[in-house]
Amino acid sequence: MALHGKVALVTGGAQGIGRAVAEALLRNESKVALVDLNTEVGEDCKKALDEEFGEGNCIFIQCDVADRGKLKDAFDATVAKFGKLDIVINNAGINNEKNWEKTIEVNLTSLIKGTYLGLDHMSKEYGKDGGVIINVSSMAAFLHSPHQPVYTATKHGVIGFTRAMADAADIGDYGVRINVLCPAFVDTPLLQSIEQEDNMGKFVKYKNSFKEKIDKYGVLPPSKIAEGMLRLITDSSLNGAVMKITCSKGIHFHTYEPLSA
Ligand SMILES: NC(=O)C1=CN([C@@H]2O[C@H](COP(=O)(O)OP(=O)(O)OC[C@H]3O[C@@H](n4cnc5c(N)ncnc54)[C@H](O)[C@@H]3O)[C@@H](O)[C@H]2O)C=CC1
Ligand SMILES: CCCCCC(=O)/C=C/C=C\C=C\C=C\[C@@H](O)[C@@H](O)CCCC(=O)O
Repeated sequence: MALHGKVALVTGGAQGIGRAVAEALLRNESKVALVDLNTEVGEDCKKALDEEFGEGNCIFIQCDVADRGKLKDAFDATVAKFGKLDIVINNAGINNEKNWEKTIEVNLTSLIKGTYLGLDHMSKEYGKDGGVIINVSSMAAFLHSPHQPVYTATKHGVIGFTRAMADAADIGDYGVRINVLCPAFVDTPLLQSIEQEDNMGKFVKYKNSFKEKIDKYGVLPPSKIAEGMLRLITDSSLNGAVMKITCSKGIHFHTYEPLSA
């Protein structure tokens, strides 16, 4: 898929990984809707992107992805503004072991809803022109963490859901590719949350061992995740792919052994 003139919706697009992806898409002449909870950060981000890439290429839509109605409205507003939808990046995520129900809602339930809304607007099933959906998981889905049991569970769920949906898209001839991206630690505001009891709950007492883990595996720049994301979007051979990005191995893919009968 060539990126010029394509329309992308990025949840959690106002900072961190989402913002880096939005920048990379704009640099390649796509139009981008930043869908984010945080109004102040979202408006600042849009202003900076307008200055860099010119006005009219990017919109900010304030939205809690956990609010089903508002998420649907955000998709509709993107199509109303840019005329179509080609790319959906379900990226918004939180790290909250204290309010773990919210973590499931944002990291998994809303990502499922975002995938279904993306299909409503892009699938050939509904007479649309096709597209690509990328769901953001984490290396936490491969190296389970004692510091983040529920976060880890959601990221496992994202991979299972995405792989199953990718098969459904293939069998159903949706014309939509669905892939998953699993970053290791990335230098974003989310990483600061491991110090906070409000986020980690009772697991905050293990923060030093969590920090040792981060020191051991290293921290990636958001631009590296954007590089992997663009590959997942543009390589039309990829459907159901599970991309991992780590400091030690860079951008690479997880492979699954076929099950024996
Ligand atoms: N930073 C890291 O080390 C890693 C992050 N990830 C995943 O990458 C994704 C992005 O994370 P980061 O950029 O690091 O986080 P971040 O906290 O820097 O940015 C997340 C963005 O999502 C927005 N957001 C949070 N809850 C929302 C909601 N309910 N509705 C709409 N927007 C919401 C925030 O306002 C923020 O702008 C998440 O899914 C995270 O789990 C995966 C692996 C490592
Ligand atoms: C507070 C939020 C922090 C969230 C961090 C996150 O989502 C999880 C990251 C978890 C682990 C990263 C591990 C990286 C390991 C690699 O460097 C490597 O050793 C493993 C390589 C595995 C492979 O072959 O792909």
